[in-house]
Parts: sequence; C-alpha cells; structure tokens
Amino acid sequence: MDSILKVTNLNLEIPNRTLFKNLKFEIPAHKLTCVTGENGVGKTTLIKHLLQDLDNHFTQHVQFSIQRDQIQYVPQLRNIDDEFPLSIHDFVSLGFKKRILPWNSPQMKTTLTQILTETNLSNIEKQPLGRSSGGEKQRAYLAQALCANPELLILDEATASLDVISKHELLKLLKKIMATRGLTIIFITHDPDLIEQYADYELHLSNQSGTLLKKEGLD
Ligand SMILES: Nc1ncnc2c1ncn2[C@@H]1O[C@H](COP(=O)(O)OP(=O)(O)OP(=O)(O)O)[C@@H](O)[C@H]1O
Repeated sequence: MDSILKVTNLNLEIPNRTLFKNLKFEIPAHKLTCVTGENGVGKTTLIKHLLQDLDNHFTQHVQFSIQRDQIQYVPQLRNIDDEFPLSIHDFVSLGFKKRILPWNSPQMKTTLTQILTETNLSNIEKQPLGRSSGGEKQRAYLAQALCANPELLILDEATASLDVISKHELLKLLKKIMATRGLTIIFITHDPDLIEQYADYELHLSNQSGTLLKKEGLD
C-alpha cells in the first residue's frame, strides 16, 4: 500500500489521561480515509499532534511522505456569524498563502475562477459568506483550502451541521475533487452512512489504539 503517513508506536498523553498507547497505523495515499471513534477518544487531538510533529520535524513516530505546506486542515468550528463581512469570493481567496502583493495576481485570479467552478460556488461567489447556507459555507472552506494546492486535505467533522442532502453532496464533491487532483483525504466523522458510502478506508480509534479497515466505497 502506498501511504502518505506512517505512525509507529506513538504515545499521546493529555493531563491526567493517556489518549493513545503504542499507536500504529498508515494512511493510504490518494484515498479517502474516515477517522472514527467515540466522542472524546482523541481524533482531533491526534490530528493536531501529527501536524505539530511534522512542524517540529519530530519523525521518530510520525512520518509523512509530504511537506507541511502540502497539507490543509479544515477545522471543526468556525466563528462565521451572519454579519461576517466577506463575500464567498474574497473569503476563498484568503487561501492563497504565498502572496507578495495585497491583491490577487492574474495567475491567482485564474486559479480562483477554476476553484470556484470546481466547488460549485461560481454562481454565488458575490454572496456574503455569513448569509450562506451550511453546505455553501463548507464548500467555501474547502475551496479556500484548495487555493494552497494541497496533496493532503484533512476535514474535521465537516458535515456535522449539514442536512442529509448537503452531506452527500459534499462527500460526492470531495471524491470527485480527490480523483481529479490525485489528492489524499482524511475525514473525521461519526456518520455511518457517509462511512459506508464514501470511505475507501476507515481508521477506527478505540481503547488507546487504532485499526485501519478497508471499505468498499461505492462512489
Ligand atoms: N489541551 C488539552 N488539555 C486537556 N484536555 C484536552 C486537551 N485537548 C483535548 N483534551 C481532551 O482530550 C480528549 C479528546 O478530545 P478530542 O477533541 O481530540 O476528541 P474527539 O475524538 O475529536 O471528540 P469529538 O468526536 O467529540 O470531536 C477530550 O476528553 C478532551 O477534553
């Protein structure tokens, strides 16, 4: 199996509690892996720890086959209220990290147009993000992450606040983008339907350890 991340014998502690002991797993490249496990098992903490180790070049237990700037993490919670002042277009363009000028270069404008099309946001790009639906917001977060042209996308509970139709739309979109761009996706979720239908692999975390299961993803 071609893997993008290999974890070996990782111990992870928080005050007064061991979250993981001798944790071992691999994340397959160019596949969608759902990370599952009960509330509080440590899914988010684990992902943050893996990224910190990469930031700090701690490679003893955590080995990525890519660089930190090739990874985009889309967090669980965002404080985007109704009055959030940016349009979808302007919010997405904040994803261009290596800007020299305060405005978008012609190259960035072309890339942005492509990404807005890819994420079905072109028709509503001028809409204020704060007034957008949950599904539109999630697509905007995804589009912003794509501006960095990542190899690995990590989404934390991206479908938690979405209705059934929007959840499936987002997952279908993610799988399409994964196939077109040759991405790897790690998707933290509790949703059994989504795992069943879209996961290529499931990393199940419990009892301080993890098991990687191969799934029959339908799409
Ligand atoms: N910095 C911290 N200090 C102390 N405890 C922490 C810290 N970060 C996380 N925790 C605790 O670690 C445990 C794991 O939290 P985490 O958010 O990683 O779980 P999770 O599996 O992602 O949960 P959920 O499915 O509810 O999002 C929780 O009990 C949480 O309260």
